[in-house]
Amino acid sequence: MSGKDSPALLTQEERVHWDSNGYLQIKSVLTDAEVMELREAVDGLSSHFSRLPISERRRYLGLSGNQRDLMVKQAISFTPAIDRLLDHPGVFGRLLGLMGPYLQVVGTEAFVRYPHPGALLRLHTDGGPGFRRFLPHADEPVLQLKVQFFLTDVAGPDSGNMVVVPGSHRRRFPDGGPDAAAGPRRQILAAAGDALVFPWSLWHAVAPNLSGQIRRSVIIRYAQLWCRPQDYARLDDETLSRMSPRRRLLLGVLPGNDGQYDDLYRYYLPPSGEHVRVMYGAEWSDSVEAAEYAATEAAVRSGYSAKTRGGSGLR
Ligand SMILES: O=C(O)CCC(=O)C(=O)O
Ligand SMILES: [Fe+2]
Repeated sequence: MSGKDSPALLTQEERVHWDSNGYLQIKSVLTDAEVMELREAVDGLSSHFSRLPISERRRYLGLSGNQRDLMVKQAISFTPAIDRLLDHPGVFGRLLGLMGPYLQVVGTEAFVRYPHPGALLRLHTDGGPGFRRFLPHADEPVLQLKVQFFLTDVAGPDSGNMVVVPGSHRRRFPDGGPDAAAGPRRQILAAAGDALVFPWSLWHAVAPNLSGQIRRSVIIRYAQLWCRPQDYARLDDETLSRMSPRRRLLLGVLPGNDGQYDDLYRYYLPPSGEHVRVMYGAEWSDSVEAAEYAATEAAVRSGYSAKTRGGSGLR
Protein backbone atom coordinates (compact mmCIF):
# COMPACT_ATOMS: atom_id res chain seq x y z
CA MET A 1 0.00 0.00 0.00
CA SER A 2 1.42 3.39 -0.92
CA GLY A 3 1.95 6.07 1.70
CA LYS A 4 -0.82 8.07 0.09
CA ASP A 5 -3.42 5.36 0.81
CA SER A 6 -2.27 4.73 4.38
CA PRO A 7 -4.44 5.91 7.24
CA ALA A 8 -2.98 9.08 8.76
CA LEU A 9 -2.43 8.86 12.49
CA LEU A 10 -2.29 12.62 12.73
CA THR A 11 -3.09 15.10 9.97
CA GLN A 12 -0.47 17.67 9.02
CA GLU A 13 -2.75 20.39 10.38
CA GLU A 14 -3.09 18.60 13.72
CA ARG A 15 0.66 18.16 14.00
CA VAL A 16 1.28 21.85 13.30
CA HIS A 17 -1.33 22.81 15.92
CA TRP A 18 0.22 20.43 18.47
CA ASP A 19 3.73 21.72 17.80
CA SER A 20 2.84 25.40 17.99
CA ASN A 21 0.08 25.44 20.63
CA GLY A 22 0.99 22.38 22.71
CA TYR A 23 -2.42 20.75 22.68
CA LEU A 24 -5.02 19.23 20.40
CA GLN A 25 -8.76 19.49 20.75
CA ILE A 26 -10.66 16.73 18.97
CA LYS A 27 -14.34 17.44 18.53
CA SER A 28 -17.21 14.98 18.96
CA VAL A 29 -15.12 11.95 19.88
CA LEU A 30 -17.85 10.43 22.03
CA THR A 31 -21.43 9.74 20.95
CA ASP A 32 -24.28 11.08 23.08
CA ALA A 33 -24.85 7.55 24.39
CA GLU A 34 -21.18 7.25 25.43
CA VAL A 35 -21.31 10.64 27.15
CA MET A 36 -24.47 9.64 29.01
CA GLU A 37 -23.03 6.31 30.19
CA LEU A 38 -19.80 7.93 31.35
CA ARG A 39 -21.58 10.74 33.11
CA GLU A 40 -23.69 8.24 35.04
CA ALA A 41 -20.54 6.30 35.91
CA VAL A 42 -18.79 9.44 37.20
CA ASP A 43 -21.84 10.40 39.24
CA GLY A 44 -21.88 6.87 40.66
CA LEU A 45 -18.23 7.26 41.69
CA SER A 46 -18.99 10.61 43.23
CA SER A 47 -21.76 9.26 45.45
CA HIS A 48 -19.72 6.15 46.31
CA PHE A 49 -16.80 8.25 47.53
CA SER A 50 -18.92 10.78 49.36
CA ARG A 51 -20.28 7.92 51.50
CA LEU A 52 -16.85 6.51 52.40
CA PRO A 53 -15.04 7.59 55.56
CA ILE A 54 -12.11 9.95 54.89
CA SER A 55 -9.52 7.30 55.76
CA GLU A 56 -10.81 4.95 53.03
CA ARG A 57 -11.22 7.73 50.49
CA ARG A 58 -7.61 8.76 50.71
CA ARG A 59 -6.17 5.87 48.72
CA TYR A 60 -8.14 6.83 45.61
CA LEU A 61 -8.54 10.57 45.87
CA GLY A 62 -6.00 12.67 44.01
CA LEU A 63 -5.25 16.38 43.98
CA SER A 64 -8.11 18.34 42.47
CA GLY A 65 -6.58 21.72 43.37
CA ASN A 66 -9.13 22.59 46.09
CA GLN A 67 -11.13 21.11 48.96
CA ARG A 68 -14.47 20.80 47.17
CA ASP A 69 -13.85 19.03 43.88
CA LEU A 70 -13.40 15.32 43.43
CA MET A 71 -10.61 13.59 41.55
CA VAL A 72 -10.81 9.79 41.69
CA LYS A 73 -7.63 7.94 40.77
CA GLN A 74 -7.63 4.47 39.23
CA ALA A 75 -11.24 5.07 38.26
CA ILE A 76 -11.11 2.10 35.88
CA SER A 77 -11.19 -0.27 38.86
CA PHE A 78 -14.58 1.14 39.81
CA THR A 79 -16.38 1.26 36.47
CA PRO A 80 -16.11 -0.55 33.14
CA ALA A 81 -17.58 2.53 31.40
CA ILE A 82 -14.04 3.90 31.17
CA ASP A 83 -12.60 0.84 29.36
CA ARG A 84 -13.41 2.08 25.88
CA LEU A 85 -11.59 5.36 26.46
CA LEU A 86 -8.20 3.60 26.73
CA ASP A 87 -7.98 3.06 22.97
CA HIS A 88 -10.94 5.03 21.73
CA PRO A 89 -10.95 5.00 17.91
CA GLY A 90 -11.54 8.77 17.77
CA VAL A 91 -8.33 9.48 19.68
CA PHE A 92 -5.98 6.50 19.81
CA GLY A 93 -4.62 6.88 16.25
CA ARG A 94 -3.48 10.39 17.19
CA LEU A 95 -1.80 9.03 20.32
CA LEU A 96 0.09 6.46 18.25
CA GLY A 97 1.15 9.32 16.00
CA LEU A 98 2.34 11.44 18.93
CA MET A 99 3.87 8.73 21.15
CA GLY A 100 4.66 5.74 18.93
CA PRO A 101 3.57 2.20 19.84
CA TYR A 102 5.47 1.74 23.11
CA LEU A 103 2.93 3.51 25.25
CA GLN A 104 0.98 2.55 28.33
CA VAL A 105 -1.88 3.89 30.41
CA VAL A 106 -0.46 5.18 33.69
CA GLY A 107 -3.64 6.57 35.19
CA THR A 108 -7.41 6.88 34.81
CA GLU A 109 -9.06 9.76 36.62
CA ALA A 110 -12.62 10.98 37.09
CA PHE A 111 -13.24 14.67 37.84
CA VAL A 112 -16.25 16.36 39.38
CA ARG A 113 -15.87 20.15 39.59
CA TYR A 114 -18.51 22.13 41.43
CA PRO A 115 -19.63 25.72 40.84
CA HIS A 116 -17.28 28.15 42.61
CA PRO A 117 -16.33 31.79 41.94
CA GLY A 118 -12.54 31.43 42.33
CA ALA A 119 -10.00 29.63 40.10
CA LEU A 120 -10.35 25.87 40.73
CA LEU A 121 -6.70 25.00 40.12
CA ARG A 122 -3.61 27.20 39.75
CA LEU A 123 -1.40 27.34 36.69
CA HIS A 124 1.06 24.42 36.76
CA THR A 125 2.76 21.73 34.74
CA ASP A 126 2.18 18.05 35.58
CA GLY A 127 4.65 15.84 37.38
CA GLY A 128 6.15 18.34 39.82
CA PRO A 129 9.72 19.54 40.07
CA GLY A 130 11.38 16.49 38.53
CA PHE A 131 9.42 16.47 35.32
CA ARG A 132 9.38 20.28 35.01
CA ARG A 133 12.90 20.33 33.62
CA PHE A 134 12.08 18.02 30.74
CA LEU A 135 10.66 19.76 27.70
CA PRO A 136 9.28 18.04 24.61
CA HIS A 137 11.14 18.11 21.33
CA ALA A 138 9.06 18.67 18.20
CA ASP A 139 10.41 15.66 16.32
CA GLU A 140 10.47 13.08 19.11
CA PRO A 141 7.79 10.85 20.62
CA VAL A 142 5.96 12.48 23.52
CA LEU A 143 7.03 11.21 26.95
CA GLN A 144 3.71 11.67 28.70
CA LEU A 145 0.34 13.15 27.84
CA LYS A 146 -3.22 13.25 29.07
CA VAL A 147 -6.49 13.01 27.23
CA GLN A 148 -9.33 14.83 28.91
CA PHE A 149 -12.77 13.61 27.77
CA PHE A 150 -15.40 16.25 28.54
CA LEU A 151 -18.71 14.89 29.76
CA THR A 152 -20.36 18.27 30.30
CA ASP A 153 -20.54 21.25 27.93
CA VAL A 154 -18.03 23.94 28.80
CA ALA A 155 -19.23 26.09 25.92
CA GLY A 156 -18.59 29.47 27.50
CA PRO A 157 -15.71 30.75 29.65
CA ASP A 158 -15.66 30.48 33.45
CA SER A 159 -17.52 27.16 33.48
CA GLY A 160 -14.69 25.23 35.12
CA ASN A 161 -12.84 25.15 31.77
CA MET A 162 -9.31 24.01 31.36
CA VAL A 163 -7.09 27.06 30.88
CA VAL A 164 -3.92 26.75 28.82
CA VAL A 165 -1.02 29.02 27.88
CA PRO A 166 -0.71 28.22 24.17
CA GLY A 167 2.87 27.48 23.12
CA SER A 168 4.13 27.15 26.72
CA HIS A 169 4.85 23.41 26.41
CA ARG A 170 8.44 24.03 25.36
CA ARG A 171 9.14 26.77 27.93
CA ARG A 172 10.50 26.06 31.39
CA PHE A 173 7.82 26.71 34.05
CA PRO A 174 9.31 29.22 36.55
CA ASP A 175 9.99 27.76 40.00
CA GLY A 176 8.38 30.76 41.68
CA GLY A 177 5.24 30.41 39.57
CA PRO A 178 4.47 32.32 36.41
CA ASP A 179 4.29 36.12 36.44
CA ALA A 180 2.25 38.45 34.27
CA ALA A 181 4.61 37.67 31.39
CA ALA A 182 3.37 34.06 31.29
CA GLY A 183 1.62 34.91 28.02
CA PRO A 184 -2.04 35.00 27.16
CA ARG A 185 -4.17 32.31 28.76
CA ARG A 186 -6.86 30.58 26.75
CA GLN A 187 -9.94 28.93 28.23
CA ILE A 188 -10.76 25.78 26.29
CA LEU A 189 -14.36 25.88 25.10
CA ALA A 190 -15.64 22.37 24.58
CA ALA A 191 -18.80 20.36 24.12
CA ALA A 192 -19.58 17.17 25.98
CA GLY A 193 -17.94 14.43 23.90
CA ASP A 194 -14.88 16.49 22.87
CA ALA A 195 -11.38 15.43 23.91
CA LEU A 196 -8.35 17.55 24.77
CA VAL A 197 -4.88 16.04 24.38
CA PHE A 198 -2.01 17.81 26.20
CA PRO A 199 1.52 16.97 27.35
CA TRP A 200 2.83 17.28 30.94
CA SER A 201 4.77 20.43 30.11
CA LEU A 202 1.87 22.60 28.92
CA TRP A 203 1.17 25.34 31.49
CA HIS A 204 -2.45 24.79 32.50
CA ALA A 205 -5.03 25.64 35.16
CA VAL A 206 -8.77 25.36 35.78
CA ALA A 207 -11.02 28.44 35.51
CA PRO A 208 -13.71 29.40 38.03
CA ASN A 209 -17.04 27.73 37.53
CA LEU A 210 -19.76 30.37 37.42
CA SER A 211 -22.01 28.26 35.17
CA GLY A 212 -24.17 26.87 37.94
CA GLN A 213 -23.49 23.39 36.46
CA ILE A 214 -21.19 20.65 37.77
CA ARG A 215 -18.32 19.98 35.32
CA ARG A 216 -17.57 16.29 34.82
CA SER A 217 -14.72 14.74 32.87
CA VAL A 218 -12.45 11.72 32.66
CA ILE A 219 -8.71 11.92 32.06
CA ILE A 220 -6.60 9.04 30.75
CA ARG A 221 -2.87 9.48 31.33
CA TYR A 222 -0.42 7.85 28.90
CA ALA A 223 3.34 7.50 29.16
CA GLN A 224 6.15 5.67 27.44
CA LEU A 225 6.27 2.02 28.43
CA TRP A 226 9.45 2.39 30.45
CA CYS A 227 7.88 4.92 32.87
CA ARG A 228 6.19 3.74 36.06
CA PRO A 229 2.38 3.92 36.30
CA GLN A 230 0.99 6.74 38.42
CA ASP A 231 -2.08 5.33 40.05
CA TYR A 232 -1.56 1.58 40.19
CA ALA A 233 1.35 -0.75 40.66
CA ARG A 234 -0.73 -3.66 39.45
CA LEU A 235 -4.39 -3.52 38.51
CA ASP A 236 -6.74 -6.01 40.12
CA ASP A 237 -7.51 -9.25 38.24
CA GLU A 238 -11.20 -8.46 37.95
CA THR A 239 -10.47 -5.26 36.02
CA LEU A 240 -7.81 -6.89 33.84
CA SER A 241 -9.96 -9.91 33.00
CA ARG A 242 -12.49 -7.85 31.05
CA MET A 243 -9.86 -6.17 28.81
CA SER A 244 -9.05 -6.78 25.12
CA PRO A 245 -5.46 -7.77 24.21
CA ARG A 246 -4.57 -4.14 23.36
CA ARG A 247 -6.05 -2.79 26.57
CA ARG A 248 -4.23 -5.42 28.61
CA LEU A 249 -0.99 -4.36 26.96
CA LEU A 250 -1.81 -0.71 27.71
CA LEU A 251 -2.38 -1.65 31.34
CA GLY A 252 1.00 -3.32 31.61
CA VAL A 253 0.22 -7.01 31.11
CA LEU A 254 2.93 -7.76 28.60
CA PRO A 255 3.27 -11.04 26.70
CA GLY A 256 5.35 -13.45 28.70
CA ASN A 257 4.57 -11.91 32.05
CA ASP A 258 0.82 -12.36 31.70
CA GLY A 259 -0.61 -11.10 34.94
CA GLN A 260 2.61 -11.81 36.80
CA TYR A 261 4.42 -8.48 36.52
CA ASP A 262 7.56 -10.29 37.54
CA ASP A 263 9.81 -9.48 34.61
CA LEU A 264 10.12 -5.71 34.87
CA TYR A 265 12.79 -5.72 32.21
CA ARG A 266 10.03 -6.18 29.62
CA TYR A 267 8.81 -2.63 30.18
CA TYR A 268 12.26 -1.44 29.21
CA LEU A 269 12.69 -3.85 26.32
CA PRO A 270 9.29 -5.06 25.08
CA PRO A 271 9.11 -8.56 23.55
CA SER A 272 9.75 -8.28 19.85
CA GLY A 273 6.98 -7.92 17.32
CA GLU A 274 3.97 -8.33 19.56
CA HIS A 275 3.76 -4.80 20.86
CA VAL A 276 3.80 -3.06 17.49
CA ARG A 277 1.32 -5.52 15.98
CA VAL A 278 -1.24 -5.26 18.79
CA MET A 279 -0.99 -1.50 19.24
CA TYR A 280 -1.56 -0.58 15.58
CA GLY A 281 -4.15 -3.37 15.31
CA ALA A 282 -6.43 -3.74 12.30
CA GLU A 283 -7.23 -0.02 12.43
CA TRP A 284 -3.78 1.48 11.92
CA SER A 285 -1.61 -1.43 10.74
CA ASP A 286 -1.41 0.08 7.24
CA SER A 287 0.03 3.36 8.49
CA VAL A 288 3.51 4.47 7.46
CA GLU A 289 4.49 4.55 11.15
CA ALA A 290 3.48 0.92 11.77
CA ALA A 291 5.75 -0.17 8.92
CA GLU A 292 8.59 2.01 10.21
CA TYR A 293 8.41 0.66 13.74
CA ALA A 294 8.16 -2.93 12.48
CA ALA A 295 11.30 -2.32 10.40
CA THR A 296 13.14 -0.83 13.39
CA GLU A 297 12.20 -3.84 15.51
CA ALA A 298 13.43 -6.23 12.83
CA ALA A 299 16.73 -4.30 12.60
CA VAL A 300 17.14 -4.35 16.39
CA ARG A 301 16.41 -8.11 16.47
CA SER A 302 18.96 -8.90 13.81
CA GLY A 303 21.47 -6.65 15.60
CA TYR A 304 20.89 -8.63 18.78
CA SER A 305 21.25 -12.00 17.17
CA ALA A 306 24.51 -10.86 15.50
CA LYS A 307 25.78 -9.68 18.89
CA THR A 308 24.69 -12.89 20.59
CA ARG A 309 26.51 -14.95 17.98
CA GLY A 310 29.57 -12.78 18.52
CA GLY A 311 29.38 -13.55 22.23
CA SER A 312 28.91 -9.99 23.50
CA GLY A 313 26.13 -9.02 25.91
CA LEU A 314 22.88 -7.46 24.80
CA ARG A 315 22.66 -4.65 27.27
O1 LIG B 1 -9.63 19.47 35.77
C1 LIG B 1 -8.97 19.80 34.80
O2 LIG B 1 -9.49 20.34 33.81
C2 LIG B 1 -7.48 19.55 34.70
C3 LIG B 1 -6.84 19.12 35.94
C4 LIG B 1 -5.36 19.02 35.73
O3 LIG B 1 -4.62 19.93 35.86
C5 LIG B 1 -4.77 17.78 35.29
O4 LIG B 1 -5.45 16.76 35.29
O5 LIG B 1 -3.59 17.76 34.92
FE1 LIG C 1 -2.51 19.26 35.59
